[in-house]
Amino acid sequence: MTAATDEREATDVPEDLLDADGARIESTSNLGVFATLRRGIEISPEIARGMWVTLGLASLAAVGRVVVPLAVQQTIDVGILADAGPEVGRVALLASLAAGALVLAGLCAALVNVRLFRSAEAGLATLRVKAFRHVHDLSTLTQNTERRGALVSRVTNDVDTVSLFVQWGGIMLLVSALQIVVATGLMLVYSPILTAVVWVAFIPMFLVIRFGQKYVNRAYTLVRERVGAMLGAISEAVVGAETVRAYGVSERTGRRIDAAVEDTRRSQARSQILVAATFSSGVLISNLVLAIVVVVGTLLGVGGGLTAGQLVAFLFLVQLFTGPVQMATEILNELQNAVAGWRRVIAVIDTPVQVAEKPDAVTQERGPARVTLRDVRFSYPNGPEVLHGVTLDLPPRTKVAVVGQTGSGKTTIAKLVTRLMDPTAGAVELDGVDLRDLAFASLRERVVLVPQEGFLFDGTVLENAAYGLRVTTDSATEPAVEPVETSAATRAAVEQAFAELGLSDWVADLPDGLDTEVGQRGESLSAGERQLVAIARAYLAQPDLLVLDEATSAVDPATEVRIARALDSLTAGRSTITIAHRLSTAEASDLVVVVDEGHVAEVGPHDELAAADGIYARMHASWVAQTR
Ligand SMILES: Nc1ncnc2c1ncn2[C@@H]1O[C@H](COP(=O)(O)OP(=O)(O)OP(=O)(O)O)[C@@H](O)[C@H]1O
Repeated sequence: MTAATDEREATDVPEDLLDADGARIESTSNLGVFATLRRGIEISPEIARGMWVTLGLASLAAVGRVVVPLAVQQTIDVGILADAGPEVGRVALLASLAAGALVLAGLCAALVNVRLFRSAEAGLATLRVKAFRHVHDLSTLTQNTERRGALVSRVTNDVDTVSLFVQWGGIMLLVSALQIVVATGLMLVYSPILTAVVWVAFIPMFLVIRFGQKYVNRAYTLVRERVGAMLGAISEAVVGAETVRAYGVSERTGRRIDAAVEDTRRSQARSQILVAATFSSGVLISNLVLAIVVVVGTLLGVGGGLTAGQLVAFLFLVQLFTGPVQMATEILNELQNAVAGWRRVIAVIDTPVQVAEKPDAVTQERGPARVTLRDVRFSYPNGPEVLHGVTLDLPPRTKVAVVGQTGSGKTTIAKLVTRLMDPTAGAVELDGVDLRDLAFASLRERVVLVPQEGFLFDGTVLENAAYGLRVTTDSATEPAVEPVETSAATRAAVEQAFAELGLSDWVADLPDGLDTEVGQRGESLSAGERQLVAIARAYLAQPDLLVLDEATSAVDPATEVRIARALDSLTAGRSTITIAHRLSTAEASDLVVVVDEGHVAEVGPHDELAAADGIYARMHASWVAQTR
């Protein structure tokens, strides 16, 4: 695989190359709101666990709050304005009752919060884990249909948008509705006319909030975009700092960042002004409603329809009404956000795993590996066929070099042999067993792919090499990422591996030997050194079949010699398929396979093919002319 191919894979695949049959990760699921909530709870059942108890407690809290106006009314009408004069005992009793109800409501509300946080966090953790696991289970082909950054954001940011709603929004929506119903019921008992006045007066408030929130929402979307653009500009400038300096464009880059920061500030300020305006309008209207209630209520009272206690209780009830109306509209907003986030995560989790393990998959004994391709055809999703019936029989313990023009299909063959994807037609077999029938554990134990640029994790040389001593996983595409405890035995095994690969002197020259930190993605090592670590990792895995994508990056002559020596030890006595970018590799192999435009054009030992009058002979002759 060339760097160009690598680049394309690391970013994205053009839209028109993607199919609709599940090989791609959809940007969002097309479930409706209720279906999304149901599927969300199905994926993370913890969210709904104990929900009825929580709901009961939340209802108690709501009812507790409604007891206060009731007690106030009784205190005034029956206690203070009693026919026989104020009754202190009754007032005290009613006041204690109200206080008790408030304490109970407070306790219930606290309990509700704790329960909601617990179940929400448990549910969201499950959602994250399931989404991450599923991303690993998807074939690399499916993964590549989404930008890596965006995929990470799906399991982090998008899960966060769900969290606020799950933590309190959902239950609060129910409780707010309940509070509105109970308050309305009580108001109706006191005065149907005044209740109608309250409802009518609240309509403008509801409309203002809805209207305002539409703008607030838009403003927030803009803020999110601007923040994203700002972070993008900053991270690009940090990652590309060397290029920025080398080309003397610091000032231009600085101006771009300043502009992005200013845009963000402006959008944030605008959104806050809108929030304040909406909120203040809500408060203003609710105060106006209170004033209207006082006026209309007094008039009604004068007419003999309402007692003083009932009027005061009514004012309390109006306030119990305002909060939920304001909150409910906000929660509805959050619900929209949450559903959007949930849909994006669900789309990841519900993407079918194309390279899956069969329930009756077989396990193979270790041993010399024979690879057979039977009339293998392959097309990338929605793309043209790139392998047109490849048939090959690669004997065990043979060093095979696959050569061919760029884009001829060499990497595609390597991905099929390691089952990173399955053929569109035909079969790939390992010792006579179709790879699709083989258990992943067995496959990953027997076959190891060494890519051009082996990925190094942020850690020491020791830890990175020890990934080779993997714990076998049961996942299709999961690389050997389970780190093995770096115990004394591990250290000894890694030391021995480096020694057997002839690399002890190299390790000894590292600043901290095996404990040298490699930096993020191995940045503290040179490209050649990273290859050495990747070779040691593959050596520790001791596979029966090695599939090597030869590195094309130029390294210094001393490292080149080291790599060649280490590769000799790594490949000795095992079946090896190398995607050879250098013809010197083909010269040193037992068998050369020439791939030409998706066909196997020639197969044979180097000497034979070089002497014949074919593609390989021409490639070889021009290489010799250029290099010798
Ligand atoms: N992920 C992909 N999606 C769509 N088409 C692809 C993808 N990867 C490769 N192809 C196409 O498949 C064909 C074979 O590609 P492949 O990477 O196997 O070639 P290669 O011989 O390994 O080339 P190179 O030596 O440049 O790595 C090319 O036409 C390429 O454009």
